[in-house]
Amino acid sequence: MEIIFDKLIDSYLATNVGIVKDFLSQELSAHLVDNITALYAGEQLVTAGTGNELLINHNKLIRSDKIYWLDRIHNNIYENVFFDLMDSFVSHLNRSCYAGITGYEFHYTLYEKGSFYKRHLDNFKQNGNRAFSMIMYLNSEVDGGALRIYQGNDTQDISPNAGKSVFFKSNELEHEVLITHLPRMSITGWLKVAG
Ligand SMILES: O=C(O)CCC(=O)C(=O)O
Ligand SMILES: [Fe+2]
Repeated sequence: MEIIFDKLIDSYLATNVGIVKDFLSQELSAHLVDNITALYAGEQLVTAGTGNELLINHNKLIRSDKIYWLDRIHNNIYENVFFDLMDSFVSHLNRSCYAGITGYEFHYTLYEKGSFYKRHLDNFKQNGNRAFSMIMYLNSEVDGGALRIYQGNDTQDISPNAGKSVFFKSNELEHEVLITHLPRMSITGWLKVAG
């Protein structure tokens, strides 16, 4: 895995957007899709907010995805394989880049057909300790739903294919999720620094 971790970190250092294929195996991606599918069927996924929950800003004009937070307490074998992988990635990142990551949070994300997330920045005032954003895509079939990243006048569209991971600084890069024409599944999360 160290080679894949380094690929992700090197592409981040070179372009501000780390991208690597095969961060998750196709097998693990498929099991995580099964988990999301079961949670969806059991109506466990909740409408995502947009930062300031005090305003109960469930604004469907900004984002229309559904989420469920991962937790080791669920004792789900595949969720725990994912957390083990993240633990090794975080120690690798801290060792090789002195990143000072002390925690993380991840949720499953489902964008139903026709869903999107308008241009935004991940690090908002209530979440000042989100240092890096990281997304793991799970779809074996993709139609739309690209992650569009804005850097200056440039835009970059990243197709959300199973196994791929994207990694960028949470307070730097604005991005959006373009409308998806198929259900789009992922794990989305943040690596956090203390404070
Ligand atoms: O799924 C993606 O490609 C990006 C998701 C995102 O921007 C977010 O949840 O903040
Ligand atoms: Fe985001």
